[in-house]
Amino acid sequence: MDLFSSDKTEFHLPQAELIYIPHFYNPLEANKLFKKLKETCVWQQDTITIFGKTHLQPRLTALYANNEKSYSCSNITMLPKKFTPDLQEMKVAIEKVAHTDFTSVLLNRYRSGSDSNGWHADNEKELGKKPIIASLSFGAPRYFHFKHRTLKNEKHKLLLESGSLLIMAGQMQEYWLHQIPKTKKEIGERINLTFRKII
Ligand SMILES: O=C(O)CCC(=O)C(=O)O
Ligand SMILES: [Fe+2]
Repeated sequence: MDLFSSDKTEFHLPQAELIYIPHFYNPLEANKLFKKLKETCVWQQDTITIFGKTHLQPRLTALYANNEKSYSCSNITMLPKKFTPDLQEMKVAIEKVAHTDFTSVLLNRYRSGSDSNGWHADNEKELGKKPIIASLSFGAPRYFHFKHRTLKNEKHKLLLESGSLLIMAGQMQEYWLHQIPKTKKEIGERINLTFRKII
């Protein structure tokens, strides 16, 4: 890795560990991976039921894993496909900087500024206590909002650029919520990958 790609910011937050590496992949690599993922992943759009009303999820998703365990989040149960060689290569590279191993990757594809991901924490039981989640972004930059559940002054945002890696660790999923809000800006597509250990 060159000096440029090892640039990183560690955020000092109460009850969370958050590290941002803006250039985990350089723009050329990021662009190539974005196109490949968009074309080769098996994308689905699930329906969600909120207060008895059924809606299409405001984004496309895909799940890959090295086991057969299903994963349930936002009332949707997803069955994984086997890791592709590209996803496996990214997983190995990220495991080295995150100092952990992952079993699964959940992909979210935001087709435009009107696709989004509402306030939530990745606190499903099968992720265990203090999960380490590594979030890789490609394509249009989008704001990642995060706020503490009880400390009302702790509300922040971070622009996730193409090729960047964000590592969430410590008690972040217990004490904080995060979201990708909609934007009215005319922006292109974005693909995000969250590497997780599902046990
Ligand atoms: O798209 C992102 O950056 C976040 C995705 C996310 O929070 C999730 O999949 O749980
Ligand atoms: Fe999340």
